[in-house]
This record gives sequence, C-alpha cells and structure tokens, in this order.
Amino acid sequence: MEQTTLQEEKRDYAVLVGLRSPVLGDDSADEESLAELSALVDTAGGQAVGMILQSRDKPDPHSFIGEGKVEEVRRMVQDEKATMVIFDNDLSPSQLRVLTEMTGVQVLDRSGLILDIFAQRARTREGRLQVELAQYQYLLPRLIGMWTHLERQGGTSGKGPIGSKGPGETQLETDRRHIHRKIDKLKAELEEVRRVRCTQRQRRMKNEIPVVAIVGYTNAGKSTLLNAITGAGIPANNRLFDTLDTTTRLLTVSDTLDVVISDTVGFIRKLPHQLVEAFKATLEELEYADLLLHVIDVSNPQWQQQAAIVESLIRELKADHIPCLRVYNKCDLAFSGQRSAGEDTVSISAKTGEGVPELLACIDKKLDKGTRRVTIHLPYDKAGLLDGLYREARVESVEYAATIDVAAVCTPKVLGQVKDYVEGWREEKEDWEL
Ligand SMILES: Nc1nc2c(ncn2[C@@H]2O[C@H](COP(=O)(O)OP(=O)(O)OP(=O)(O)O)[C@@H](O)[C@H]2O)c(=O)[nH]1
Ligand SMILES: [Mg+2]
Repeated sequence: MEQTTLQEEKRDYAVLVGLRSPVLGDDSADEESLAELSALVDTAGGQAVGMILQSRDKPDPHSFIGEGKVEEVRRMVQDEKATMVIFDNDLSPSQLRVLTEMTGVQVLDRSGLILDIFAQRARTREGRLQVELAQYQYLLPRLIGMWTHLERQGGTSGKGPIGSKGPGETQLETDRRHIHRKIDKLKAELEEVRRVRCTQRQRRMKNEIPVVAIVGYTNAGKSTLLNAITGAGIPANNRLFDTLDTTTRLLTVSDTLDVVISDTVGFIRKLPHQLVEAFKATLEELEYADLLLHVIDVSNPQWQQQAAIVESLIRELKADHIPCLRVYNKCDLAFSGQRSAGEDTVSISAKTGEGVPELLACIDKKLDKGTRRVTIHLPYDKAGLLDGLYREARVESVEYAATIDVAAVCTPKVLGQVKDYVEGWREEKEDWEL
C-alpha cells in the first residue's frame, strides 16, 4: 500500500495537446492519436490529466497552437497540477522553447516522448547504443534553440555588442563538437555490432535455414506469439514498446522444416526518423528474412491504419519484396470491422493458441517453395547418407560413378543436414550441383 503511494508521488502528470491541421499531413493529430499518446505517457510512467485538441488551418510559427490556446493550456496545467505538457505533433526547437516559457512546465513533443520510452526500456548493449544514437541525433538540431535562449540572456544583461561571440555561442560550438564526436563513436560501435550480426547471418545462410521475422504495430502480440510457438519466455506486457531487442529462436514448423524466427521492435505512427535510422541495424534482419509474419491486433478499432503504417515502414526498410503472411491476432476478442480473407492471411489467438496449428501449416506452405531439385555427389565413404535421403527426400535417380550421384527433390532442411554432414568435403571439392 505504502509503495503505491510512493509511486503515485513520483509520477509525472501531463496535459496532452494535439494540433489538427490539413497542412501537417501525417503529423496532424486527432482523437485516436491523442489516445495513443496517452498510452505512451502511461508506458513512460506518467499519467495524462487533461487533453486539448486544437484545429487550425496552419500551425502558428511562434507558439504552434496560437497564444490564446497556449493560455488555455497554461490554465489547465495549473488547475490539474500538471508537471509537463506533451504535444502529439513534432515541434521546432524554438517552439519547444517558447512553449516551455509560456506554460512554465517542461514541454515534450511526441518524438521526444518516444525516445524517452526507448531510453527507459533499452536493456542490451546494442539497444542502448541505438537509443543513445537516436537521442543525440534528436538533440543536435535542438541545440540551436538552446543557444538563442542563451544569446538573448546575454543581450538583456548588456554584455557585448550584437553579433559578438557570446558565451552562448562558444558553449554551443563545444556542445556541437562533443555531440558530433559522440555520434561518430556510437556509429562505429553499432557498425561492429552489425559486422557480428552479418557473420552470424552468413553462418545461418550456409545452413540454409529459412529466416522468419515477426513484425507489427506495438502491442499487437508479437512477443506473445513467439512465446506461444517456441516457449521463448520473452516478457509480453500490455504496454507499448515492451520489446526493443530482437529475440531469435529455432522453430520446428513441420517434419521437414525448421526455421529461425525473430521477434522485432514494434512500429508506431510517427516513429521518430532518428529511431528508424538508429534501429536499422536491428531491423536489417527484415531484409534478409525469407518470410514476414505481420501480426495485427484486430481487436483494435484502428487496426487497418496500424497495418498500413507497418506496411509503409516495411517498404521504407526495403523489405516489401519478401513474402508476407498477415496474422490476424487476438481473434478471441471481438473482430473490429471488416477483414479481408485470403491465401496470405490467418486468424489466431496467440493467447489461447487458437489457429496456431493453421499458422504453422501456412508458414510451411509458404516456405515449401524452398524445396529444390539437386544433384548430390556423395563420396563413397558417405554412402550411409543415402538411406536418409531415401527417407527424407524424393530420390529420382542414383548413379554410381566417381561419386554416388543422387538426383533428388529436397527441402532446405534436409539439404542443410546433408551439407552439414559432408561440409568439409564440400569445401574442398565444390562439388554440389544445385
Ligand atoms: N486477448 C488477447 N490478448 C493478447 C493476445 N496476444 C497478445 N495479447 C496481449 O496483448 C498485449 C501485448 O502483447 P505483446 O506480445 O507484448 O505485444 P508486442 O507486439 O510484443 O508489443 P511490443 O513489444 O510492445 O511492440 C499483452 O497484454 C498480451 O497478453 C491474444 O491473442 N488475445
Ligand atoms: Mg514485444
């Protein structure tokens, strides 16, 4: 009981503000995006205590929502004893500064909040590096805003003529250089992570094990699904951005198919582009996947928009050429709206397990195209493998020549096993015909 009170005391109380304007395009706010912002605040450990949605033809360049509206926000902050104001839109550095001054409390924009959540949640070294890089990239242009502030302070105290290099500018230059150095260092460290990942991937590709990546909007049920099918034991919580690290597991799909399957970081609308950039090393896995499972929470009234956002990010990450299964998740709850049924869709409940066998069958079918006709030249001392091939593959002909030449139709799994078995020999002789 006492603990709850302590936690309550530490909470940030936030007034949420959104601007709806046709000129803002994707960055325009509406009731739904504000509701999502409220969930984000919750994830960050805060609590929304008020909400204001303002409509304007275009944003006010100075105060973004217009001075009258800022006054309304300020009053709400006072009445609700809020400790911060969070905007559902992206603010310019100078707008951030102006709004902080006018409301008297800390002001964050949506990107800033998402970065904050990622920073709180990053656990592994790679995750932390990526978030740190995104934070510095976000901070860099905002330093200018801080500098204007310092310059003006210098002006009012009357030190030096206008245009002289004040302490603000010197500080700015130092900060800038420091941040550039930091960014370069982080990039180099991430490059190293990427190199290791690449080696791991090459090793996997040699084994011909297909790669399946689970993607989807945040909170769609990606981790729950991976747990359900592999017993991975990844935490899955009703919280946005619960997973930031890629977890990879081996999954036996059928008698003839094993795959490597990964959980990925969730997507969200207006994902700060610094984050997309920073997380590219992780999301790069997508590019090399043989199949994407796009998990969609169909109990969410916004699922169609969410699916569209995920699909556009998949395109941005250049992974749209990869076959994709749409996995309609949470079908134990009500299906919200119309669904398109088709060959590439399957309805499941990751929670109850309903539809999971059908999903596995679908994956099997999708990746079955990997089956290929090969000629395997077996050295005579590996003749024992022939039995296995008769059992596991469709052997079409066997010729006894310099080697035992087996023409067969094989799944990647069987081929991988044979290759593993005679790998040393293969390396020397380069004697596969695929
Ligand atoms: N009713 C129901 N709830 C589900 C189902 N699948 C997942 N959930 C719940 O949805 C919430 C989010 O699940 P996660 O697996 O953490 O979602 P995620 O996609 O990994 O989310 P992030 O890692 O935050 O991007 C959890 O509270 C799960 O228990 C389902 O099939 N039915
Ligand atoms: Mg997750």
